[in-house]
Amino acid sequence: MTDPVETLLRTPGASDGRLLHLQREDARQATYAAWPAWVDDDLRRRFAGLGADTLWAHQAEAAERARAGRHVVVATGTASGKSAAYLLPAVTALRSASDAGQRNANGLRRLPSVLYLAPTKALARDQLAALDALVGDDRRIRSAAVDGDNSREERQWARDHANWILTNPDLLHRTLLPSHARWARFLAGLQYVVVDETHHYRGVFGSHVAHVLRRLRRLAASYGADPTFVLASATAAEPARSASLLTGLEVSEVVDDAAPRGEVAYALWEPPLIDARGADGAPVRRSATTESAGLLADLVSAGIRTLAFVRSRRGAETVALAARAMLGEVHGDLADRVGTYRGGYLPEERRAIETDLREGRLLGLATTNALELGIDIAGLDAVLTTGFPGTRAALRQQFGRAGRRGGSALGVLVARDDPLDTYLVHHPEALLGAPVEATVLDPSNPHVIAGHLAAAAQETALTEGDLELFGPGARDGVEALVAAGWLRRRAQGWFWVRRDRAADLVDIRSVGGQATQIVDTETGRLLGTVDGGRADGEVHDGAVYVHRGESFVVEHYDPHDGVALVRADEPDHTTSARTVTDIAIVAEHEQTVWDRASACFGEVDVSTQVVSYVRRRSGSGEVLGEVPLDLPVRTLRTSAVWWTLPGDVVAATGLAPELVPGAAHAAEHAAIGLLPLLATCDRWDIGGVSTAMHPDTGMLTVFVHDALPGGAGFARRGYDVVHHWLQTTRQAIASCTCPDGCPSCVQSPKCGNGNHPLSKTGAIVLLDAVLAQASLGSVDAA
Ligand SMILES: Nc1ncnc2c1ncn2[C@@H]1O[C@H](COP(=O)(O)OP(=O)(O)OP(=O)(O)O)[C@@H](O)[C@H]1O
Repeated sequence: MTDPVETLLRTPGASDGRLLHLQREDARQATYAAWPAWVDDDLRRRFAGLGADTLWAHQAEAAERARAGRHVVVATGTASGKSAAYLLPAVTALRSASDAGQRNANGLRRLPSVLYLAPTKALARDQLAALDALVGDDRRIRSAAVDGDNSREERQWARDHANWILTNPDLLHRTLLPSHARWARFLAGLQYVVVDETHHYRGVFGSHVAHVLRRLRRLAASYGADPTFVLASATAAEPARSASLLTGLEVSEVVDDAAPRGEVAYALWEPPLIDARGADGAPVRRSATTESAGLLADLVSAGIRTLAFVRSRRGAETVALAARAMLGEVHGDLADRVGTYRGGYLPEERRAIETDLREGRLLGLATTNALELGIDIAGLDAVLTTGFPGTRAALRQQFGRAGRRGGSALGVLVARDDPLDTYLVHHPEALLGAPVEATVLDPSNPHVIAGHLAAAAQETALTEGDLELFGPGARDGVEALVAAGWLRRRAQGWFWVRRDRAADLVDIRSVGGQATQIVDTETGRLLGTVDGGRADGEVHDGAVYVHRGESFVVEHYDPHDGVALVRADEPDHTTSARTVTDIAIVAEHEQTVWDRASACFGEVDVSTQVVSYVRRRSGSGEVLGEVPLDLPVRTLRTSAVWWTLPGDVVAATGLAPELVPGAAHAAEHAAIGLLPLLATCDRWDIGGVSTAMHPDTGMLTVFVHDALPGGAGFARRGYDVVHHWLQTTRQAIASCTCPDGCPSCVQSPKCGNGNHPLSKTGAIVLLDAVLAQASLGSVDAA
């Protein structure tokens, strides 16, 4: 095999301007640590049998902390052996527990137990297989995956006998916690709670999971257990902070990755311009999938084991097919050594792919992001990422699959023809130089907390002491539930007084609205659901809908019944919906007056209507046409923060009137982009509307609103720090070196108007005008 970097440098693209940046990182030696004294010889031999003869320092450190009862999060690179951090102490605890376990205050025999949580069912099942491989037929470990696929007998066995349960937060929320009395034996012994892949618990979903974990802790405590939490996260900023927010506990972090890594180089690659023309005659680049296929063929023909990440299943198949065709022309025998991987494989199929890659029978694999969870592939020679995967942390994780001992490895980002990707490959410092993002969540969000307080009260009466556990916002939440007549206070605490199941009131994965069901017309199979608020834009008639990497076309969408009938298809185009949005102020709750400008917080009705969709040719992005749609107007009543500027103040800035709408729109986008820094939300949890003259205020107004019905606390946070927020927004726009606006400053990836109109310089002028008023004004909300 030749060196992957040398091979890349010999491709024509390396010298014709496609290779924009190449950055090398030195090899890293492993740092080993002694096995903890409490790990017995048999367990050590079992680890060695799976390839781990010696422990890496971060594994030993995290395992020691967990063993000592300290909550710990391990946030190290892909395949750095994070699972040893919990396997060592948890297996040891179960094996050394004697059958004469102590009894707790409730008279229940306390034999230790372990709860393992993964974000998906498939991953929990994989970890069950990994645990079985480690402990073999040792009957002291009685493990069970508990999920929606269990038979009645399996579930019964798990309740009666299992001491290691692998499940997901959804099942905990809906089943295990509400029927905790049946799981009393298991909960009473809870010694370790393992939360794997914690970087998935972010935004509103993360906030829900945070309360599910608090409910778990409360019930475990009621049975006399005080488990140690061991969390595993992909590399992320401030992992201890996120883990503490997630669990409500003080969590220590282990972040120094001691696993060995070979030398690795990162390349940023931009496909070349081609002869075709896009919308309005704009130049078009070769598609990222075609480019990745070419690179995959080049690398495989040099014997380099390469993984190509592609966003859709169809894209992955295109890359593999094209690479095979290219290889077939020159090295017929290599063509068969390129395969595809997608979600939905059986565990045995996944293991076979892992082995084929490891042993070199397979040299190239094109995959969707489905590979991110549940497949153990590392130590490859090269990774190609086709299109920026959304966060630097996700890119780092994909690149982390490349890295061999004793040789160099390569990670290449191939840009798609869109503004965000283009910006990033031209600004390596923004991508490779910047730290990875933190996993943001906000458990104090009052709209998330209420449903979990209700569920908790039904599980067992809520007490004053519990309010501290649920954290800021809990008291207000309980009071609101009492006022609504759902909870009643008695001597022992607050009780749930309704007849229905409180847990059913909360869908931890939904962002609100009745979910639309997506049904495959050919098989009648329910493929999944889309949140009500997003269905019009994603599954309208004619929409190309990608579900777990598979493409479908929507044949019929019924917005009233919430059903979309789809057919598996692989059209040569993509679709994107166009939306018209309007906003009306329902009530203004608070106002900060800054001389002639003002900032307000209140309730709004956001009306949106999906009016058409645009078809674009896959790859080239060429616009094929716009199709009108007849869909209802949707109204979301929610919280918003807004600021206003009177027309004469705007005119005095000298900004040309035709630029004002674009200036307000650009300021809105930038403000939305910056709020997650201040409000621990996700960009997708909020939305915005801006107008040069709003009928309710009579002035230029920029609104930023929560994307959840009833609000989610983000706009409120924005209002509380509005002055600081606007200053930061202004700085972010002004310090961006792009000439006319880019995704780093004023372009938004989720704009319903395709980022039209936008004026970057205008946005700075408007923000300066507001901030000037604020410096004149007497009251400052910041
Ligand atoms: N100390 C060690 N020495 C050698 N190999 C090890 C060691 N620890 C773990 N491994 C191997 O590394 C691989 C990855 O381990 P593991 O799945 O625990 O990593 P991870 O960090 O949880 O991975 P992911 O990033 O995919 O979540 C496994 O094949 C495992 O056997």
